[in-house]
Amino acid sequence: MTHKTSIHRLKLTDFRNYATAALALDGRHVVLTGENGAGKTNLMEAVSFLSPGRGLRRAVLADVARVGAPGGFSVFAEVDGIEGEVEIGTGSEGEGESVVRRLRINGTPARSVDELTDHLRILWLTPAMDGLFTGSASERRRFLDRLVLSLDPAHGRRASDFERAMRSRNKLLSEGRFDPAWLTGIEQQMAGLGVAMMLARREMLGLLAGLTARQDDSSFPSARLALSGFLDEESDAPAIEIEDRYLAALANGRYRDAAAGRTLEGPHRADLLVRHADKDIEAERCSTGEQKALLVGLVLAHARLVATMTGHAPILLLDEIAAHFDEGRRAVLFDRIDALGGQAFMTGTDRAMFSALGERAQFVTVRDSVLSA
Ligand SMILES: Nc1ncnc2c1ncn2[C@@H]1O[C@H](COP(=O)(O)OP(=O)(O)OP(=O)(O)O)[C@@H](O)[C@H]1O
Repeated sequence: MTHKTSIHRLKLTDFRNYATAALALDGRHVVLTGENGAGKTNLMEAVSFLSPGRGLRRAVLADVARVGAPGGFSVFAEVDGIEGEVEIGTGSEGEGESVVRRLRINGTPARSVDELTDHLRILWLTPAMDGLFTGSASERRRFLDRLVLSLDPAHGRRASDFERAMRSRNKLLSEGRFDPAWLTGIEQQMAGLGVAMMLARREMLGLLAGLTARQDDSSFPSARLALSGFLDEESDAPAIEIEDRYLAALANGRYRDAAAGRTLEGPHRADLLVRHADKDIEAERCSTGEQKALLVGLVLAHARLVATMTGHAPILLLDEIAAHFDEGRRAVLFDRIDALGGQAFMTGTDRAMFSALGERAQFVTVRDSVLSA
């Protein structure tokens, strides 16, 4: 049985175009409609700050505070969360380079933003992700890592520790300091972290494949997912052996990497390969509408996975989700979102696009930075 997590009160201060705004929600899905530039995406971005990271725009904190505001921004929410009712307050403090994120849970400062995942999981799909299949490998990698992170909060720490170790190796090599003991120490760290990252990504793909294989409607086609670009041939070997092989590759690649000015082999070079399962063609060769449907199918499958693994349906932020689809497909989409059992926030310029949701959603109008339910 999946429990619902939902936000029932939201208060923003100096967040983007909002000086102050408050919204009382009744637990249903939330449809935000309003003209272009009204502040719909900003409101969803505020919700996305109730999860670790930089929010759905991957923003620099200093850009989020309202232009002209004297200090930072704040987002306050009352949430019916994984561990019951909780009050979450987050925001920014400081100026210029030294802006930092603050988080309070039930009024007490949190040790780390990762604590947010004890209370709720938030997933999103934005128009900026439309070019995922045709864009760069680094965007797909980031997308995959976010999928992994939602179930394995330690993945972010592993990735940043790997980055740090790799930077120090690159620096030593670029300075011509081929000290074997020093390099081996760093490379051991990289091998442990890099292989753990690869295995966590692979595990996520395995879990998703199990779910999408059982998907039963054709409106949102299944994707077949694979990893490539890092230790591809090492699929069934024990982790320790894979680690040894990567360690040897790093040691053997020192002069090559020094000449290239970067580390040529590692989890930072992996790519997520996506195919339209029924048509058996690469996602990048699908039509725009098919690509959007594949992406929606993927995000919904992931949401289902998070609900199954945690026992709590995640909160979904779906920016301009309805625009690409015809009426029939929209109705199927809303049914599938609803069947997940969580609370979804959706935006659009036209309220009529969401009529198939009927009583399942609360409609909120955004006009001139004012919210009215
Ligand atoms: N830090 C900021 N301070 C003040 N205003 C900002 C800030 N950042 C963005 N804005 C403004 O917020 C407004 C609303 O942006 P938002 O992306 O939420 O619009 P939207 O309703 O989603 O529009 P669309 O339908 O076009 O996607 C924009 O006019 C933007 O210039």
